[in-house]
Amino acid sequence: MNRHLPPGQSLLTFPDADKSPLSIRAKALVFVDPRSRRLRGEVERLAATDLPVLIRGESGTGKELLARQIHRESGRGGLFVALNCGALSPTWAEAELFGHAVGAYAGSACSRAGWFGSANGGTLYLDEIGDLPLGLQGKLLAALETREVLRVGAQQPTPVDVRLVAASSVDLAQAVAAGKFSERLYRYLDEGRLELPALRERPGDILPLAEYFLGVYAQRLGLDLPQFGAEAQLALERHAWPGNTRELESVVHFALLVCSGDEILPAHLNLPGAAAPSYAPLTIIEEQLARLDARERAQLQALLAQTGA
Ligand SMILES: Nc1ncnc2c1ncn2[C@@H]1O[C@H](COP(=O)(O)OP(=O)(O)OP(=O)(O)O)[C@@H](O)[C@H]1O
Repeated sequence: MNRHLPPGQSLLTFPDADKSPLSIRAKALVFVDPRSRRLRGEVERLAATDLPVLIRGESGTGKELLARQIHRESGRGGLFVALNCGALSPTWAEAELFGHAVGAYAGSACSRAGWFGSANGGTLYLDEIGDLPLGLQGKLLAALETREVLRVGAQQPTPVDVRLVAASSVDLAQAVAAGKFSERLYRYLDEGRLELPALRERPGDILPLAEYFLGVYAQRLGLDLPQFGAEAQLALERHAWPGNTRELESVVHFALLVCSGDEILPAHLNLPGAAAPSYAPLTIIEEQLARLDARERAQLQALLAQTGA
Protein backbone atom coordinates (compact mmCIF):
# COMPACT_ATOMS: atom_id res chain seq x y z
CA MET A 1 0.00 0.00 0.00
CA ASN A 2 1.11 3.60 -0.65
CA ARG A 3 4.08 2.41 -2.67
CA HIS A 4 4.36 5.74 -4.46
CA LEU A 5 3.74 8.00 -1.49
CA PRO A 6 6.68 10.26 -0.82
CA PRO A 7 7.97 10.14 2.75
CA GLY A 8 6.86 12.73 5.27
CA GLN A 9 3.44 14.09 6.02
CA SER A 10 1.65 12.64 3.00
CA LEU A 11 -0.46 10.12 4.87
CA LEU A 12 -1.84 11.14 8.18
CA THR A 13 -3.08 8.01 9.92
CA PHE A 14 -5.39 8.01 12.89
CA PRO A 15 -3.77 5.65 15.41
CA ASP A 16 -6.94 4.92 17.38
CA ALA A 17 -9.28 4.84 14.37
CA ASP A 18 -10.75 1.49 15.35
CA LYS A 19 -11.70 2.74 18.80
CA SER A 20 -12.98 6.14 17.71
CA PRO A 21 -16.49 6.96 16.53
CA LEU A 22 -15.03 7.86 13.11
CA SER A 23 -16.45 6.05 10.12
CA ILE A 24 -14.74 2.83 9.06
CA ARG A 25 -13.39 4.60 6.00
CA ALA A 26 -11.87 7.52 7.82
CA LYS A 27 -8.68 5.86 8.98
CA ALA A 28 -6.34 8.26 7.29
CA LEU A 29 -6.16 11.53 5.45
CA VAL A 30 -4.12 11.42 2.27
CA PHE A 31 -2.45 14.76 1.55
CA VAL A 32 0.20 14.69 -1.14
CA ASP A 33 -0.52 17.49 -3.61
CA PRO A 34 1.08 20.80 -2.59
CA ARG A 35 -2.40 22.38 -2.29
CA SER A 36 -3.51 19.65 0.13
CA ARG A 37 -0.34 20.04 2.16
CA ARG A 38 -0.99 23.77 2.51
CA LEU A 39 -4.53 22.94 3.59
CA ARG A 40 -3.13 20.55 6.19
CA GLY A 41 -1.21 23.48 7.73
CA GLU A 42 -4.37 25.63 7.81
CA VAL A 43 -6.32 22.80 9.44
CA GLU A 44 -3.70 22.50 12.18
CA ARG A 45 -3.74 26.25 12.77
CA LEU A 46 -7.55 26.47 12.92
CA ALA A 47 -8.00 23.33 15.01
CA ALA A 48 -5.93 24.86 17.80
CA THR A 49 -8.24 27.90 18.01
CA ASP A 50 -11.87 28.00 19.08
CA LEU A 51 -12.92 29.74 15.88
CA PRO A 52 -15.91 28.52 13.91
CA VAL A 53 -14.90 27.02 10.57
CA LEU A 54 -16.57 27.14 7.17
CA ILE A 55 -15.36 24.50 4.71
CA ARG A 56 -16.21 25.18 1.11
CA GLY A 57 -15.84 22.38 -1.40
CA GLU A 58 -17.67 20.33 -3.99
CA SER A 59 -19.56 17.22 -2.97
CA GLY A 60 -17.31 14.24 -2.20
CA THR A 61 -14.10 16.26 -1.73
CA GLY A 62 -13.65 15.18 1.90
CA LYS A 63 -15.24 18.04 3.85
CA GLU A 64 -16.60 15.80 6.59
CA LEU A 65 -13.29 14.01 6.95
CA LEU A 66 -11.60 17.40 7.35
CA ALA A 67 -14.19 18.48 9.93
CA ARG A 68 -13.53 15.27 11.91
CA GLN A 69 -9.83 16.01 11.77
CA ILE A 70 -10.39 19.54 13.11
CA HIS A 71 -12.38 18.08 15.99
CA ARG A 72 -9.72 15.45 16.64
CA GLU A 73 -6.88 17.98 16.66
CA SER A 74 -8.83 20.51 18.74
CA GLY A 75 -8.66 18.22 21.76
CA ARG A 76 -12.29 19.01 22.64
CA GLY A 77 -13.59 16.24 24.87
CA GLY A 78 -17.22 16.14 23.70
CA LEU A 79 -18.69 14.38 20.69
CA PHE A 80 -18.33 15.13 17.00
CA VAL A 81 -21.95 15.42 15.89
CA ALA A 82 -22.59 15.51 12.13
CA LEU A 83 -25.84 16.70 10.64
CA ASN A 84 -26.87 17.39 7.06
CA CYS A 85 -29.09 20.49 7.19
CA GLY A 86 -30.98 19.36 4.10
CA ALA A 87 -32.10 16.26 6.03
CA LEU A 88 -33.82 18.22 8.82
CA SER A 89 -37.57 17.68 8.93
CA PRO A 90 -39.37 20.83 7.69
CA THR A 91 -41.90 20.50 10.54
CA TRP A 92 -39.62 19.56 13.43
CA ALA A 93 -36.36 21.23 12.38
CA GLU A 94 -36.16 23.52 15.42
CA ALA A 95 -36.78 20.70 17.93
CA GLU A 96 -34.39 18.37 16.07
CA LEU A 97 -31.63 20.96 16.17
CA PHE A 98 -32.18 22.65 19.54
CA GLY A 99 -34.12 20.00 21.48
CA HIS A 100 -37.41 20.31 23.34
CA ALA A 101 -38.72 20.41 26.90
CA VAL A 102 -41.01 17.83 28.55
CA GLY A 103 -44.54 18.27 27.25
CA ALA A 104 -43.51 20.57 24.38
CA TYR A 105 -45.61 18.39 22.08
CA ALA A 106 -48.50 16.03 22.66
CA GLY A 107 -46.90 12.79 23.86
CA SER A 108 -43.39 14.20 24.49
CA ALA A 109 -42.94 12.64 27.94
CA CYS A 110 -39.25 13.47 28.19
CA SER A 111 -36.99 16.30 27.13
CA ARG A 112 -34.44 16.00 24.34
CA ALA A 113 -31.12 17.76 23.90
CA GLY A 114 -31.30 17.96 20.09
CA TRP A 115 -28.25 17.85 17.80
CA PHE A 116 -26.87 21.11 19.17
CA GLY A 117 -27.03 19.99 22.80
CA SER A 118 -25.55 16.58 21.91
CA ALA A 119 -22.43 18.36 20.70
CA ASN A 120 -21.97 20.07 24.08
CA GLY A 121 -18.22 20.20 24.80
CA GLY A 122 -17.54 18.91 21.28
CA THR A 123 -18.04 19.92 17.67
CA LEU A 124 -21.22 20.30 15.67
CA TYR A 125 -20.66 19.66 11.96
CA LEU A 126 -23.42 21.18 9.84
CA ASP A 127 -23.16 19.94 6.27
CA GLU A 128 -24.81 22.08 3.59
CA ILE A 129 -25.48 24.86 6.09
CA GLY A 130 -27.02 26.86 3.23
CA ASP A 131 -30.04 24.52 3.49
CA LEU A 132 -30.76 25.58 7.09
CA PRO A 133 -34.08 27.49 7.19
CA LEU A 134 -33.48 31.25 7.54
CA GLY A 135 -35.40 31.44 10.84
CA LEU A 136 -33.12 28.83 12.41
CA GLN A 137 -29.97 30.55 11.17
CA GLY A 138 -30.61 33.47 13.57
CA LYS A 139 -31.33 31.08 16.42
CA LEU A 140 -28.16 29.13 15.69
CA LEU A 141 -26.05 32.27 15.75
CA ALA A 142 -27.64 33.39 19.04
CA ALA A 143 -26.95 29.97 20.62
CA LEU A 144 -23.30 30.05 19.49
CA GLU A 145 -22.72 33.62 20.66
CA THR A 146 -24.53 33.42 24.01
CA ARG A 147 -23.52 29.78 24.66
CA GLU A 148 -27.09 29.10 25.67
CA VAL A 149 -29.86 27.28 23.90
CA LEU A 150 -33.60 27.59 24.44
CA ARG A 151 -35.21 24.22 23.81
CA VAL A 152 -38.67 24.26 22.18
CA GLY A 153 -41.26 24.70 24.96
CA ALA A 154 -38.62 25.46 27.66
CA GLN A 155 -38.84 28.44 30.01
CA GLN A 156 -35.12 28.63 30.79
CA PRO A 157 -32.13 28.45 28.46
CA THR A 158 -29.61 25.59 28.85
CA PRO A 159 -25.88 26.42 28.84
CA VAL A 160 -23.98 24.81 25.95
CA ASP A 161 -20.42 24.98 24.69
CA VAL A 162 -20.38 24.03 21.01
CA ARG A 163 -17.80 24.61 18.33
CA LEU A 164 -19.33 24.90 14.89
CA VAL A 165 -17.72 23.52 11.76
CA ALA A 166 -19.99 24.12 8.77
CA ALA A 167 -19.66 23.03 5.17
CA SER A 168 -21.16 24.20 1.94
CA SER A 169 -20.89 23.17 -1.68
CA VAL A 170 -22.45 26.46 -2.78
CA ASP A 171 -21.01 29.95 -2.48
CA LEU A 172 -22.65 31.36 0.65
CA ALA A 173 -21.67 34.93 -0.28
CA GLN A 174 -23.99 34.59 -3.27
CA ALA A 175 -26.70 33.09 -1.05
CA VAL A 176 -26.35 36.16 1.22
CA ALA A 177 -26.65 38.49 -1.79
CA ALA A 178 -29.79 36.59 -2.86
CA GLY A 179 -31.31 37.03 0.61
CA LYS A 180 -31.22 33.25 1.22
CA PHE A 181 -28.58 33.19 3.94
CA SER A 182 -28.10 35.32 7.04
CA GLU A 183 -25.34 37.87 6.55
CA ARG A 184 -24.53 37.83 10.29
CA LEU A 185 -24.14 34.07 10.37
CA TYR A 186 -22.00 34.26 7.25
CA ARG A 187 -19.69 36.82 8.90
CA TYR A 188 -19.49 34.69 12.04
CA LEU A 189 -18.50 31.64 9.98
CA ASP A 190 -16.14 33.53 7.74
CA GLU A 191 -13.58 33.90 10.52
CA GLY A 192 -12.19 30.44 9.82
CA ARG A 193 -12.40 29.62 6.15
CA LEU A 194 -11.09 26.51 4.43
CA GLU A 195 -11.24 25.96 0.68
CA LEU A 196 -11.11 22.27 -0.20
CA PRO A 197 -10.21 22.12 -3.90
CA ALA A 198 -11.91 19.67 -6.24
CA LEU A 199 -9.86 16.51 -6.83
CA ARG A 200 -9.03 17.57 -10.42
CA GLU A 201 -7.41 20.73 -8.96
CA ARG A 202 -5.00 18.69 -6.81
CA PRO A 203 -3.85 16.03 -9.26
CA GLY A 204 -0.99 14.99 -6.98
CA ASP A 205 -3.54 13.38 -4.66
CA ILE A 206 -5.16 11.13 -7.29
CA LEU A 207 -2.74 8.18 -7.40
CA PRO A 208 -1.88 8.21 -3.68
CA LEU A 209 -5.62 8.21 -2.85
CA ALA A 210 -6.24 5.44 -5.38
CA GLU A 211 -3.49 3.31 -3.82
CA TYR A 212 -4.74 4.07 -0.37
CA PHE A 213 -8.31 2.97 -1.22
CA LEU A 214 -6.99 -0.11 -3.04
CA GLY A 215 -5.10 -1.15 0.08
CA VAL A 216 -8.06 -0.47 2.37
CA TYR A 217 -10.52 -2.46 0.25
CA ALA A 218 -8.12 -5.33 -0.47
CA GLN A 219 -7.51 -5.73 3.25
CA ARG A 220 -11.17 -5.42 4.14
CA LEU A 221 -12.26 -7.97 1.51
CA GLY A 222 -9.32 -10.31 2.14
CA LEU A 223 -8.11 -10.02 -1.48
CA ASP A 224 -4.58 -9.96 -2.87
CA LEU A 225 -3.34 -6.46 -3.54
CA PRO A 226 -3.04 -5.78 -7.28
CA GLN A 227 -1.01 -2.92 -8.78
CA PHE A 228 -2.28 -0.13 -11.00
CA GLY A 229 -0.77 -0.66 -14.47
CA ALA A 230 0.84 2.36 -16.16
CA GLU A 231 -2.17 2.88 -18.46
CA ALA A 232 -4.62 2.67 -15.60
CA GLN A 233 -2.60 5.25 -13.70
CA LEU A 234 -2.76 7.54 -16.74
CA ALA A 235 -6.53 7.02 -17.03
CA LEU A 236 -6.98 7.88 -13.35
CA GLU A 237 -4.92 11.04 -13.72
CA ARG A 238 -6.77 12.13 -16.88
CA HIS A 239 -10.28 11.67 -15.55
CA ALA A 240 -12.02 14.90 -14.37
CA TRP A 241 -13.53 13.33 -11.22
CA PRO A 242 -16.83 15.26 -11.07
CA GLY A 243 -17.73 13.18 -8.00
CA ASN A 244 -14.32 13.89 -6.44
CA THR A 245 -12.74 11.55 -3.88
CA ARG A 246 -15.98 9.65 -3.27
CA GLU A 247 -16.11 8.78 -6.99
CA LEU A 248 -12.44 7.73 -6.96
CA GLU A 249 -13.10 5.49 -3.97
CA SER A 250 -15.95 3.68 -5.69
CA VAL A 251 -14.02 3.37 -8.98
CA VAL A 252 -11.10 1.75 -7.14
CA HIS A 253 -13.43 -0.54 -5.17
CA PHE A 254 -15.07 -1.68 -8.42
CA ALA A 255 -11.71 -2.18 -10.15
CA LEU A 256 -10.53 -4.40 -7.32
CA LEU A 257 -13.63 -6.56 -7.61
CA VAL A 258 -13.42 -7.08 -11.37
CA CYS A 259 -9.63 -7.36 -11.69
CA SER A 260 -8.67 -11.02 -11.80
CA GLY A 261 -4.89 -10.72 -12.15
CA ASP A 262 -2.29 -8.74 -10.29
CA GLU A 263 -2.55 -5.63 -12.49
CA ILE A 264 -5.42 -3.17 -12.78
CA LEU A 265 -6.05 -2.20 -16.40
CA PRO A 266 -7.99 0.82 -17.75
CA ALA A 267 -10.95 -1.46 -18.61
CA HIS A 268 -11.29 -2.41 -14.92
CA LEU A 269 -11.79 1.23 -13.99
CA ASN A 270 -14.90 1.56 -16.13
CA LEU A 271 -14.31 5.30 -16.64
CA PRO A 272 -16.13 7.12 -19.43
CA GLY A 273 -14.02 7.08 -22.59
CA ALA A 274 -11.81 4.21 -21.33
CA ALA A 275 -11.56 0.90 -23.18
CA ALA A 276 -14.78 -1.08 -22.84
CA PRO A 277 -14.54 -3.73 -20.15
CA SER A 278 -14.35 -7.22 -21.63
CA TYR A 279 -16.23 -9.00 -18.85
CA ALA A 280 -19.53 -7.07 -18.87
CA PRO A 281 -20.71 -7.71 -22.46
CA LEU A 282 -19.74 -11.37 -22.18
CA THR A 283 -21.76 -11.75 -19.00
CA ILE A 284 -24.75 -10.07 -20.63
CA ILE A 285 -24.41 -12.28 -23.74
CA GLU A 286 -24.17 -15.42 -21.60
CA GLU A 287 -27.29 -14.39 -19.68
CA GLN A 288 -29.15 -13.73 -22.92
CA LEU A 289 -28.07 -17.08 -24.39
CA ALA A 290 -29.33 -18.93 -21.35
CA ARG A 291 -32.81 -17.50 -21.84
CA LEU A 292 -33.15 -18.51 -25.50
CA ASP A 293 -34.43 -21.74 -27.00
CA ALA A 294 -32.07 -23.94 -29.08
CA ARG A 295 -32.97 -22.39 -32.46
CA GLU A 296 -32.66 -18.78 -31.25
CA ARG A 297 -29.41 -19.64 -29.47
CA ALA A 298 -27.91 -21.08 -32.66
CA GLN A 299 -28.98 -17.97 -34.62
CA LEU A 300 -27.48 -15.59 -32.05
CA GLN A 301 -24.26 -17.60 -31.84
CA ALA A 302 -23.92 -17.48 -35.63
CA LEU A 303 -24.50 -13.71 -35.56
CA LEU A 304 -21.89 -13.26 -32.82
CA ALA A 305 -19.41 -15.38 -34.77
CA GLN A 306 -19.91 -13.06 -37.80
CA THR A 307 -19.32 -9.94 -35.71
CA GLY A 308 -16.32 -11.51 -33.99
CA ALA A 309 -17.71 -11.09 -30.45
N1 LIG B 1 -7.84 13.15 1.86
C1 LIG B 1 -8.51 12.01 2.00
N2 LIG B 1 -7.90 10.89 2.44
C2 LIG B 1 -8.57 9.73 2.58
N3 LIG B 1 -9.88 9.58 2.33
C3 LIG B 1 -10.54 10.66 1.89
C4 LIG B 1 -9.90 11.93 1.71
N4 LIG B 1 -10.83 12.82 1.27
C5 LIG B 1 -11.99 12.14 1.17
N5 LIG B 1 -11.83 10.86 1.55
C6 LIG B 1 -12.90 9.81 1.55
O1 LIG B 1 -13.78 10.15 0.48
C7 LIG B 1 -15.15 9.96 0.85
C8 LIG B 1 -15.92 11.27 0.75
O2 LIG B 1 -15.47 12.16 1.78
P1 LIG B 1 -16.48 13.05 2.64
O3 LIG B 1 -17.75 12.31 2.96
O4 LIG B 1 -15.71 13.63 3.78
O5 LIG B 1 -16.81 14.18 1.53
P2 LIG B 1 -17.78 15.44 1.65
O6 LIG B 1 -17.11 16.56 0.93
O7 LIG B 1 -18.16 15.68 3.08
O8 LIG B 1 -19.03 14.95 0.81
P3 LIG B 1 -20.54 15.59 0.79
O9 LIG B 1 -20.38 17.02 0.40
O10 LIG B 1 -21.22 14.80 -0.28
O11 LIG B 1 -21.11 15.37 2.15
C9 LIG B 1 -15.11 9.39 2.27
O12 LIG B 1 -15.15 7.98 2.21
C10 LIG B 1 -13.76 9.86 2.82
O13 LIG B 1 -13.29 8.99 3.82
